[in-house]
Amino acid sequence: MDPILQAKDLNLWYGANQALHHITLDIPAHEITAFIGPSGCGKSTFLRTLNRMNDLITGVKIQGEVNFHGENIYEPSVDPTVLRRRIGMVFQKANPFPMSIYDNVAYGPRTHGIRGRKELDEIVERSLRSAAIWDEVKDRLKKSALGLSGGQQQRLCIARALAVEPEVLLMDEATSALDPISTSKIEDLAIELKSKYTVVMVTHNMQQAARISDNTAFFLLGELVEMGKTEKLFAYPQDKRTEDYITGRFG
Ligand SMILES: Nc1ncnc2c1ncn2[C@@H]1O[C@H](COP(=O)(O)OP(=O)(O)OP(=O)(O)O)[C@@H](O)[C@H]1O
Repeated sequence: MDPILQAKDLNLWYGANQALHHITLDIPAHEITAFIGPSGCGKSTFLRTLNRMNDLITGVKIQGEVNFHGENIYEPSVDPTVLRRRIGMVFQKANPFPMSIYDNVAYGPRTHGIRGRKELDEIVERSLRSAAIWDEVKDRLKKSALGLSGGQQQRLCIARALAVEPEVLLMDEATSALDPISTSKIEDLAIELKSKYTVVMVTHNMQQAARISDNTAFFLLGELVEMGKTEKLFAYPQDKRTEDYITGRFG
């Protein structure tokens, strides 16, 4: 299958500091790809290049290409708002808007012009079901999202991302602030979502990458050291630095 996203010789600078060096990798569609590596190695920075979230940071310079369905997302003709609708993102800290559960999920569709009550009701229910939180919130849709637990808030944020029907979901350490039960719910959810979406996740947790991802990429000092099928990368790392990292010898 053709990759849905392809980075080609991607370099990124924050001011004078180069944070990404010559990253070339393919993200297969309908699979989970995990980025691992020690703190500060550029995982989140690279994840953000995939839907141009770094555009929002001043002083960032990017060279190279990221192709989405074969087209470079850094071409001037690409509207980053439209791109981010197709490539959604969930952050480390759940960030529900200070409004009702319903309005959180309806927010994106409303900004895209959907106003009909029935249509919005359907989108809200479908998104909350897809994010495996419908049963927990269906009787309190009009209540504030801020009253939910951390794990519920994170699933609500996933529902909000899914409401605009993206093709790719980027997850930046989406479970690192959660307890083991909420983490396991989101891991199960990521596995379910890959039938419809492509999931790319940054994780500090190697066990998590090994448990749920199909592909793993190991980053070090802003470089991609190695990427491969997760089982293979963990069992037979090709690079000594990958082996040292996954066996806990550094990092
Ligand atoms: N907004 C920013 N401005 C300047 N430098 C930044 C910015 N964000 C990240 N960096 C730098 O870029 C490098 C890569 O950071 P990044 O957050 O991408 O790494 P990471 O692997 O995701 O780390 P962590 O696992 O700790 O989140 C680091 O040296 C970091 O200090």
